[in-house]
Amino acid sequence: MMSALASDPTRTGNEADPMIRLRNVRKVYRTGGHEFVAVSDVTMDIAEGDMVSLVGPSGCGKSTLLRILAGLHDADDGEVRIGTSASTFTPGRDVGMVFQQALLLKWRTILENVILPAEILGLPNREAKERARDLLNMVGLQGFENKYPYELSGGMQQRASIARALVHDPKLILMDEPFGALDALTREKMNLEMLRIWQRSSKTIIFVTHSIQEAVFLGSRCAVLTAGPARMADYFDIVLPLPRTLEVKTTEQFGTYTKRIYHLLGMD
Ligand SMILES: Nc1ncnc2c1ncn2[C@@H]1O[C@H](COP(=O)(O)OP(=O)(O)OP(=O)(O)O)[C@@H](O)[C@H]1O
Repeated sequence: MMSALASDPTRTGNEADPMIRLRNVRKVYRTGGHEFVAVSDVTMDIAEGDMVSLVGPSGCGKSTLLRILAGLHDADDGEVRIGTSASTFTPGRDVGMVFQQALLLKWRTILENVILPAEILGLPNREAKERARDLLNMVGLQGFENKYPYELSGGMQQRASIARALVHDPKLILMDEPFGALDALTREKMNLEMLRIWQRSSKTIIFVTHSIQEAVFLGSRCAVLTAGPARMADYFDIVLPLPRTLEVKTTEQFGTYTKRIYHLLGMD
């Protein structure tokens, strides 16, 4: 059990060539003559196929870190390397994003929404549509291809946005509080779906959450960030059986992981 809880931010399973390598990453926002340290010192390696949960209080820099990984922000200091010698990485092509709101275009059908990233990248239309249909099947939305977003529930819209994030076959999926706007029951269902999608697609996924339970239930690794000042407090493997069912939440190991995070966040 001790080894399962061991903390090693540079453990990847492929130590020589992790998919993502962050070293002492720092980000400072400068507005109106003031400086604000949003991310002070983040060091971690992420292996291909990992599902990493980023958990921490509001304002600790989780979204900033995602934006750096998406290539939307530059870090002020430190090293950010994505891709391996065998597999290069282009942010515009290789990132899929899911946000708290599904952000579907209301005048496009679900299928037309899902193929949007492929359209923007100029990928062949017929293949994109085929892939979008397969993905809609995978997220349980077969039969809803020609519906409009308003005809779907919040959970169904979020599933469509997950299909959209996968349509151009990106190497990295970044999710910013993807289930934060859903009711508790739908959120539990989406957690189970997410694990299934992750296992089926074998994608590398990094997701932000405020929920300690969600971070432990979904993550293969978990990074805990704390605020004031923003810093990475811990990064560890979550060794729980796969496929996971809701029952795992009642196990002692699950409790050990959640307690560890509560402790790091000063909540025990
Ligand atoms: N563009 C910006 N300019 C100035 N300050 C910013 C900017 N974006 C974020 N910040 C500040 O940086 C800090 C980190 O923000 P960030 O959105 O990364 O946190 P977060 O952990 O994702 O928060 P939340 O969980 O509430 O979404 C916050 O204090 C925020 O006010």
